[in-house]
Amino acid sequence: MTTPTATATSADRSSRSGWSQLAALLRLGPGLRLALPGLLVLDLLSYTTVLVQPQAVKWLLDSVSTGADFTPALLLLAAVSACSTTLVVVSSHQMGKLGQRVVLGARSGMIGALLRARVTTVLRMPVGDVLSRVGSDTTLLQQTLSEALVRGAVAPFVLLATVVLMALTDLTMVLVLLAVVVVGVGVERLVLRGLSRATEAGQARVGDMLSGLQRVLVAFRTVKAFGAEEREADRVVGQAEAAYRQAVRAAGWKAVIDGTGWGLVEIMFLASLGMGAAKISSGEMSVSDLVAFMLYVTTLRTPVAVLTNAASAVTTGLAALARVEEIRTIPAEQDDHHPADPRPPVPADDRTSLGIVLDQVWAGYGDQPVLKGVSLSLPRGLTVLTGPSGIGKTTVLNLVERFLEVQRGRLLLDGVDITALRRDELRGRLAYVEQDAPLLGANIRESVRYGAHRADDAELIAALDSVGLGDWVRSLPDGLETAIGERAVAISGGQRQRLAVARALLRRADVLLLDEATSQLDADNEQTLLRTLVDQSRARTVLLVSHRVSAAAQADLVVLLDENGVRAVGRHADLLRSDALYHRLATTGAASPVEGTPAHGDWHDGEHTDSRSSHGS
Ligand SMILES: Nc1ncnc2c1ncn2[C@@H]1O[C@H](COP(=O)(O)OP(=O)(O)OP(=O)(O)O)[C@@H](O)[C@H]1O
Repeated sequence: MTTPTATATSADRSSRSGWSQLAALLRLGPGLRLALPGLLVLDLLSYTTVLVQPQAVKWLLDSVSTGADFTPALLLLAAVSACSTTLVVVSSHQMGKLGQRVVLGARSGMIGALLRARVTTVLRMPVGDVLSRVGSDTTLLQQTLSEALVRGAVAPFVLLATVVLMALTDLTMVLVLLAVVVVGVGVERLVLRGLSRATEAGQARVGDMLSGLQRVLVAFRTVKAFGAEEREADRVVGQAEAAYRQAVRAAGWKAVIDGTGWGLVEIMFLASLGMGAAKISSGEMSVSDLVAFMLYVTTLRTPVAVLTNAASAVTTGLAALARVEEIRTIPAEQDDHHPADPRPPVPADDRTSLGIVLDQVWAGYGDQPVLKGVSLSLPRGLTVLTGPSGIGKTTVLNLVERFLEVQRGRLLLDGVDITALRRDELRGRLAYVEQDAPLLGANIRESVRYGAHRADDAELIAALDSVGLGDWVRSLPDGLETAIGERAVAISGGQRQRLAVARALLRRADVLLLDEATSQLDADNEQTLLRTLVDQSRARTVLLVSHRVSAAAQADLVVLLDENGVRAVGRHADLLRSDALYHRLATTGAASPVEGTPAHGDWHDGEHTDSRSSHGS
């Protein structure tokens, strides 16, 4: 994502590849390339009618001065006015519609790219900045399209036609005016670069501010609990002020550009009037010719203003487009997949044990390896994966889900290398409960059915019963319809965790992956959930990442990871006897529900902490 240092670079890039970016803009709206020529013609027509006006006025004045009937000239003027008004209304509406198509095209492209991108890519992005790009940068594109692509494309023709018509009246006056225009355009080019930088920096600061605000809103309780309201408010307001400063800088550059355009026309008006008056007094020009000429100068105001605005709109739009394109062009997951392992999948009759196998797996984030040649067999049944914090337990789940790619080695699911499976096929066979157990959906029914849309209410209730939430849901006045709030604030952490597990169970997947899924449960609820997992594990592979002894005690297999990889594999009771570290970790806890083992102890960084105070539900 764009950093302050990257901003200038990006601005340079946008000005260098302006045309290709404009072409990218044209690809954004649905049917834009087809609609654009029609709009150009409409805009050209509306200008053309305006160009007829000075000639009609001259005709009228000449008719008056020669005593002829001026009604036809007046009627022509009325017709021209009616035509131009209608054309302005129609083209303005069409332009607005087309602009909105660009916004829609950009937004859908970005939303699609974000959702198809790799997990590791998207999780690194500051959320507020992404929202700012989707919400506000896209609206700047609309202006670029109408100001630059349509009006800006038509304006040079109008300018040329006006100048030709003026030249037919008086060539010397036109040449003087053109010299004024050349100076003005030169000044404008100088300030456009400043506008571009200020605009892009301003949009980036808005992104920072939204990211800062989002961070505070997500951790709102923590902010309050630490009495950090003022500090956080100052920080976010500071970011808002930084955005304001950049916006003011941009407004300054824009004012210079607007002023140059406006001043240019004023100078042209005064120069024409002065030269015209001199020519009339010397008899070189008639009054009606000067009036027509002055009307053309007035007409020139519009294309000159359009070109001035177009220049700043293109600059602003390209800065926004660069930020939009950064998101729209994020590679999709399937574009960056590792080629399938050249080694053939294990033949079906060799699949002595179904489940997950890590074969000499190397994996990590960036250049930092986390798993270094780990080999591990996770057969059908309940396996608890444990070990110190930050050792790579979640990384194993990330690899199974292919949120992260295996760098070396192989990961097999039921004997087949997972890279040989399509991602949707692979994920269709997995059910996953991530560490924070986020819920999606407005009410309980929507949230639990998220991964199994065809499940009926009876199946839903059965899944809720199996995680110990059935009675609670039945006791609610609105039952499954009960709203849980956008961030599931209306329920406890433990309820949220169990709803997430129920959602995973409903998928009836081959493999259940659970990351600390019991961390917020009290002893009774944890036992209910563990019984369900044991039950589930008879027909599938259940891999539970957990620091809890109570979970390990129920597992068919416990895998202990340490900094060297897999430290020990076995049943809980055997590991207690055979592995000194495991024994130490397990026996420093409180009394155990299982004979000879402690209960509800959490292992964190090699230490055991009593978790009976964890939030129950
Ligand atoms: N997206 C990421 N980008 C960079 N590094 C990461 C990323 N996710 C995890 N890591 C690093 O990889 C290592 C392993 O992390 P992982 O989440 O797998 O640990 P864990 O054993 O599940 O820890 P915990 O028990 O605290 O959840 C850690 O050092 C962590 O900082």
